[in-house]
Amino acid sequence: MKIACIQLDVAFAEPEKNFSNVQKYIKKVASEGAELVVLPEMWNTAYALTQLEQLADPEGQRTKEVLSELARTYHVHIVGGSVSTKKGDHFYNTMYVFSNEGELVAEYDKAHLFRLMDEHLYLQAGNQANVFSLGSIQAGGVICYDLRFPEWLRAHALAGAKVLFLPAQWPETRIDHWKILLQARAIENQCFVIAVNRTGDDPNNQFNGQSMIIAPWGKVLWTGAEHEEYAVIDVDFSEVEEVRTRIPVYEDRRPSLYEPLFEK
Ligand SMILES: O=C(O)CCC(=O)C(=O)O
Repeated sequence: MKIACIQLDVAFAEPEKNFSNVQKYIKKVASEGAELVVLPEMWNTAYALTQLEQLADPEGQRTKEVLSELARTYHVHIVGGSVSTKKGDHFYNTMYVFSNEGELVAEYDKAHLFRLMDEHLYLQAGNQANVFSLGSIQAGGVICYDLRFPEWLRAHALAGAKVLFLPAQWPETRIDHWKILLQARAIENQCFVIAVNRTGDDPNNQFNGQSMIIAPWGKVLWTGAEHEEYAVIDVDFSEVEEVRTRIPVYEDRRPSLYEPLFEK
């Protein structure tokens, strides 16, 4: 399957600009044969957390309409990164996933809020996992800081995900953690990891991209540049079964040893 990663330089507190950029890029990657498109985290507003009342997407309505229309028009699956939303009285960091027929197949609110960027002061955490199917692919989707919780990603793999999508706004200062953690999650879960970071800067951080597609054996198939760009990369998902047969980690797990420890 041809996967397009769109590594945007997200404009701070400028949803109009960001929506038009996303539309432009999805049209472009579709014309280059992309079958599935992945966007970065909080691409509508960036981390304009103090302006969410004015800027967050009410009930994700606009995002859902735009992504559904793009998915249908260009016949591409869309893992819509995430956007800031207002649902009821609360703000969330929400991922929407659309099939290539424009159908909403998943909605996920970031489960682990990142205190270093004040998310916990403005956003509510989600309480649901995010496993979904796109065509014949079983996938999971988590967001940025969720990456630091291996048990959360393992739970998605155990629930059937053969590929984990991970949109992010991961700052340059910790980009070495990003690369190592992504590769580790692919190897230990024996799945693809497709992670799309942003580039550019906001008032507090610089972001240097380096989005990654990693195969289940740990091989890095693509690393993004440090500037805004996109790539369309061919991925063979059958590699998951090969690796899981070669080293049968899932059969060799001994959950009865570790699960009682999690309950403490
Ligand atoms: O964990 C990190 O170092 C980065 C996390 C982050 O930037 C986020 O969750 O938005």
